[in-house]
Amino acid sequence: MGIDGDAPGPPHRQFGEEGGRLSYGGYLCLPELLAQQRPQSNAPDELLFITIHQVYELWFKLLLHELEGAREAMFAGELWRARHVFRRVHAVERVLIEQIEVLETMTPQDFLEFRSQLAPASGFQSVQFREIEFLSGLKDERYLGSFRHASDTELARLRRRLGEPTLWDAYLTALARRGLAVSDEEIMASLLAVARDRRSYDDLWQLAEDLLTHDETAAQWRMRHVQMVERQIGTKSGTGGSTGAPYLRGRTRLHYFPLLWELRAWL
Ligand code: HEM
Ligand SMILES: N[C@@H](CC(=O)c1ccccc1NC=O)C(=O)O
Repeated sequence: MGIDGDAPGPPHRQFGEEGGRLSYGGYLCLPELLAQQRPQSNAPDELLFITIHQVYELWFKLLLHELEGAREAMFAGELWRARHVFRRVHAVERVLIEQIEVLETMTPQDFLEFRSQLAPASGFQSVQFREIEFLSGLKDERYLGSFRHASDTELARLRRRLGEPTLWDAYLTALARRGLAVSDEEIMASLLAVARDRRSYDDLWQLAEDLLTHDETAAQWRMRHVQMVERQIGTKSGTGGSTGAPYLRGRTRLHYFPLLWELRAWL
């Protein structure tokens, strides 16, 4: 009898006999993955700190992949495919926000047990985080300066992102494909036309809403991050050399797609 005993229903097809090469841990490279947590101290909470950041970077990797897919779909005029991808992007982004709560179970006293070991490292140096910003339209070359310690390949990736089209460029292409004008002078009129004629442009409207949700969720993460920072280090400056919370508060006002926010005032 199989492990599922006498479960009702049709007999199960037995897997596991075919290729015989893959195992769970082998497929997922678990020996390698689980060997990558190397605390710098004996502080009990450092494993949590490392794990959270590694999980973030894995999700960032997936987000970059999905956002590239959404951009490609918009360029190809396949709006349904871009919208499908954005549903996944939003779901992952909500997980990124929720995850902060797990790190907030750490007390500031426990964080201080290993915080001094971390400097000058900080989230400033997350290449993938900055790639997501660049791809989303927030291109700020000044950040290349914070990657002095990055490898040549990482720097090349960031430079490539600075030169690449953004999600907004792709959306403008989707508008143009439908005969809408996208020059700086005419773009607001086109966005208004989309908003006011849902019968003709509902797919473009919904896609703009998806972009806006991506923007809004990123802003929510920045807000949650700075709340966590204030809870952990108060008014102390950051290990990365910034003023800490004041610097991060300033970044909560940023928008990936300012015109979509401005549109609201014209409706
Ligand atoms: C105890 C928890 C945390 C504290 C106290 C903290 C603190 C800070 C501070 C002070 C900065 C400003 C740069 C500096 O001068 O150091 C910063 C930036 C940043 N942190 Fe954190 N952080 C925490 C957790 C996280 C987590 C879990 C992530 C997830 C990846 C993260 C990602 C980032 C990113 C991406 C930046 C750059 C933000 C920007 O430039 O807009 N941080 N963090
Ligand atoms: N910047 C934080 C330290 C920190 O959170 C951190 C340190 C190393 C690698 C990633 C980090 N996460 C976010 O900044 C601090 O000033 O306490």
